[in-house]
Amino acid sequence: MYKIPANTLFIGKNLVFMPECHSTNTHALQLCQEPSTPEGTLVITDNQTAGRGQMGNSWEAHAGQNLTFSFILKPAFLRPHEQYSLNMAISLGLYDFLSAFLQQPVHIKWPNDLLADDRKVCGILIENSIQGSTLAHAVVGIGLNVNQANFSSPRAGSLRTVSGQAYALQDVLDTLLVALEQRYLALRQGKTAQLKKDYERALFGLDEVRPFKAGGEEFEGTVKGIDEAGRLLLETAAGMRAFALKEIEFVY
Ligand SMILES: O=C(O)CCCC[C@@H]1SC[C@@H]2NC(=O)N[C@@H]21
Repeated sequence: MYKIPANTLFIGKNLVFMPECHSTNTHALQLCQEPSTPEGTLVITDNQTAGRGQMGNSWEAHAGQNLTFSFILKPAFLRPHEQYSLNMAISLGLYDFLSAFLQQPVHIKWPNDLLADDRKVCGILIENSIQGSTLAHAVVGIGLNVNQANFSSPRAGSLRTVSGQAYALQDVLDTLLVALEQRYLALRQGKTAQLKKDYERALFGLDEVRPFKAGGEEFEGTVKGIDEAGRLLLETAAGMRAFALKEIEFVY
């Protein structure tokens, strides 16, 4: 059970709690079909049985130990080609929250994996619906590992594995939603250039030579930022190259 967050303006003010749910993203997408569903509606569960991740992957979270939720935005001020800027704002909200909460370095592994102690502690799945030339709805799905202690992958972790502490999920949710809302409001106010600057500064591998894989080929590159379409910019032996999602893999 969760309470409506006290310190947000609109995110979570309409809260739908389900003890168990297939996927909070799928449920939120259904709610988007109802014109009366307010912006900020938040769907949260203790036990997600068919969580969906990026690129058709699944998302597993131990029941009752982590935060698993989705909220609905109506970013009609964005054009379809600006979708990447919503990803920047949401990733930065999580980055701000994690940096302040954990008091240690956090990175965004392009496009939106949140790493603390070089382990992925949070995944984001944003699903947009386009109407005409604008984004009518965006469902922002977040899986934040909070108190889970064991992971099958050494690259995955939680707030607990990073800090050694356990947390009240409601407190984490309340603080996180405020950080997310602040960055979303900045986007709504048109502060995209500042968001891009902050996002690029937070990127994992920024200005470091690292191995990557693209089209079956492994090569070294240096993360330099993103381009105007949100593609990853890598400085390579062949010059500056831009990669879209699915075209590039970090090898680490
Ligand atoms: O692959 C990723 O990193 C993204 C994972 C996103 C998981 C969250 S959990 C809440 C929401 N509901 C889903 O089915 N997926 C997202």
